[in-house]
Amino acid sequence: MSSSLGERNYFASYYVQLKNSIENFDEEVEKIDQCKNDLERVRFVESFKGLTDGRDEALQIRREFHGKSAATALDYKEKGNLAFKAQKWLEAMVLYTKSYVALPDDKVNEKSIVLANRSAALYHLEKYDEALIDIKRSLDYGYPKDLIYKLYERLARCYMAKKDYPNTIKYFKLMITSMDDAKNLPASRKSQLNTVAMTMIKMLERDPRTTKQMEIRKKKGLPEEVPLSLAIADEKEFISDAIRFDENRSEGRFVRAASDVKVGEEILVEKPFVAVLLEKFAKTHCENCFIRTAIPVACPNCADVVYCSEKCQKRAAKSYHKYECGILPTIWSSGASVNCHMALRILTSRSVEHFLEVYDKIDEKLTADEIQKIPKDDYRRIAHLVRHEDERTASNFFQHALMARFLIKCLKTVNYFGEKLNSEDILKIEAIALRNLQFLQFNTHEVAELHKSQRDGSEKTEFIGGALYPTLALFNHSCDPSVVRYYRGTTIHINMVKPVEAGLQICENYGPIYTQETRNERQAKLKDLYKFECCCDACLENWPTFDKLPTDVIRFRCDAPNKCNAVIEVPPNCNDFMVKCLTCNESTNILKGLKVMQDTEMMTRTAKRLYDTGDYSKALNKYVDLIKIMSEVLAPPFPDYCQCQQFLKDCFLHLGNFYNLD
Ligand SMILES: C[S@@+](CC[C@H](N)C(=O)[O-])C[C@H]1O[C@@H](n2cnc3c(N)ncnc32)[C@H](O)[C@@H]1O
Repeated sequence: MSSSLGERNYFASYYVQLKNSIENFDEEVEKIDQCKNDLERVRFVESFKGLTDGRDEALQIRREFHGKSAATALDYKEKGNLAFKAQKWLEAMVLYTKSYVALPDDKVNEKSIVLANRSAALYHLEKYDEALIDIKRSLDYGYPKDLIYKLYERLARCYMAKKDYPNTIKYFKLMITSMDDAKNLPASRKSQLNTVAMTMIKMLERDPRTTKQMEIRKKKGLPEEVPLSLAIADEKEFISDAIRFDENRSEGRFVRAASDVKVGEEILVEKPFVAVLLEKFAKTHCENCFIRTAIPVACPNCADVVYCSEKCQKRAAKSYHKYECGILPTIWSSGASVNCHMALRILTSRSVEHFLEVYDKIDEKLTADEIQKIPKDDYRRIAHLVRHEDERTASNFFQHALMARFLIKCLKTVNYFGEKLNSEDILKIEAIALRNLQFLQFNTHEVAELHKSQRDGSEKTEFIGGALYPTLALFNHSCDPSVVRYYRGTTIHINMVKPVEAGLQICENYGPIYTQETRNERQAKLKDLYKFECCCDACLENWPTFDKLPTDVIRFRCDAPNKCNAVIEVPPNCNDFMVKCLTCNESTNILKGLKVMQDTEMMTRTAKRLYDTGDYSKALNKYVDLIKIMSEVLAPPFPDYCQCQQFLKDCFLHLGNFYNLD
C-alpha cells in the first residue's frame, strides 16, 4: 500500500489523525470498556463514529508488489556480468540473485541463464555445493542446448574440487558429446576443450581413488549423485519425561522437574505454531524456515521474500504466502510490529473454516496437560495463552482492535474471504485477530542467529524474526533461569544450564537477568511488560549483579544429613574445616568444597581453551562437568559459577543458527 498517508510507519500517524479528527475522542474510546469480549470490541471499533462516516479514507489499502519486472531483472543481470568480468565474484553473485528474484515467473529461459551465471560466480567463490545446485536448477529450466557444454564443464570442475572423481569423469564425457550442439563454438576452441577433457578423463580413470569411490558406491548401493540440498533436515520435536506441568493461582501454568534434571540436558525441541521473519532479512533468509542462504529460490509472485529450497517455497505457497504476496510490504510499511504480522500469519496459515469451527469451542480454563493433547495444528493449542485482559485499559483495547481491523482489511484486499463469507463470520475472524494480538504480546519468542567475527573474536546475537511456541509459552520466568534457548532454523531447543531437583520449577528467562540488572530494574520491567511480580531466589534474596558479587566469601552448601542445604558463607582464609550451619546448627566439612574449587580452576582453563579454539562441543561438555561439580558443594551466586553458565550458554548458541561475519 501505501495508505493515502503515503509514508513509512503510517499506522501511528493514521491513529493520531483519527484521534484529532474526533471530538471527545478519549471519552468515545472509553466506551469500549463496556464490551464483554473481543467480538464486541471489534464490533465497537467497526461502528466507531470516526471510522464509519467516510473519514476513514486515510486507510485505503492497496496490494503492492515489489520488483517483479523483466526490465529490472535484465538491468541487474547486466550489472552482474560487469562485476563478473571484473572478477568481483561476491558482488556478481548478489546481483544475479537480485536479477533472478525480480524475474516474472514465466521468464523461464532468463531464469535458466541467470542461475547459470550465478553458478559461475559461486564456483569462483569456491561454493561448490551451491554452484552444483544452481547448475541443476538452470538445466531444469532448459538452458540453451548450444551452450550446455559450458554447464557440464562447470559440473565436472565442481565435482573435481569436491574430489568426487566418478562424477568428474561423467560430466567431462557429457561435455565432450554436448559440444556437437555448440554450433557457434569455433573448431579450435572445441578441440582445445576436447583435449583438456580427454586428458582429465584418462588421468582420473587411472587414479585408484576413482576405482575405490566407485566400489564403495556399488557396495553401499549409493546413487551416482547424491541429491544436494541446503535446506536443514527436518527436526524431530521432543518433550522430556523429566518435566511436568503444574499451576497455581499466583503463577498460572508453569513447568516443574518430574525427576532430577541434569545440567546440559535437552528438555524441549519445538517447532513454532507460527513464525515471521523480520523484513530486514527477507532477501537473505528463507521466509519459511529462516535459514540463511546464498542461493535463494524466488517466490513466484513477488520479489519481497525468498526461500532456501523448493520444498520451503511450496510449503509457504500452500498456506500463508499465497495470501501475503503484496500485503507483506503493506504491513511492514505501516510500522506494525512483528507481533502484528504474526497475528495475521496465524490467520493465513490455517483455513478460515478451521477458525470458524473452533470459534465457539475455545476453553479459557484449559490446564497445560489438556493443552498438550490438542492437535498441533489446532488453533485451540494457542488460543488460551495468557492475555491479561483484566489489566488492559480502554485505549489499549481500542488500539489493538484498530490494528485487528487493519489486518482484516489487508486480507479483504487480497480477497482472502472470497464471496461466500458473511460479514458476521468475518467479524469473528477479526475477533480472533484481536485475541492473537493480545496473547502474542506475552508469549512470543525472538528467533536468533549468532553472528561471529573470527577476525576479532566478537560474538553477537541478532534477532531475525518472531515465533510462537505453544509448549514453551507455558514456561514461567526466573531472573536466574534454569535453561538456555537456541534455534535451528525456526525450531527451538531448550537445554538446562543448571541441575534442578525433582519437584522444583524449571524456568526460562524473559529478558531481565540478575547478573546484569538490579532487582528494582528487573521487577519494574517484568511488571510493565509481563504483569507479574517476580519471586525467584535472585529477587527474594536480592542477589547482587555480576560486577558486585562478593569475592571475599565462599558459599558452601550445608551437607548435614537433615538435607538442610542452607548456604554457609566462609571467608577464603578460614582455618577451620568443620563449619557450623547457622540454619540447622549442624557442622559441615568444607574440605571437599575447597578441593572442588582447586579442581575446577584447572578444568575452567581447559574449557576456556577449547572454547577459544572453536571446539564448542568439547567445551560444552567441560562446562557441564564444571557446573555439576560446583553445584554439589557450592551455592550460587558466585562469579565462577556465573561465568561457567555464560560459557555453557554460548556453547549451546554455537549449535544453532550461525553466521560468520568474515
Ligand atoms: C509466557 S506466559 C507463561 C505461562 C503462564 N503462566 C500461563 O499460565 O500460561 C507469561 C505469563 O506468565 C506469568 N508469569 C511468568 N513468570 C512468572 C513468575 N515468575 N511469577 C508469576 N507469574 C509469572 C505472567 O502472567 C506472564 O505474563
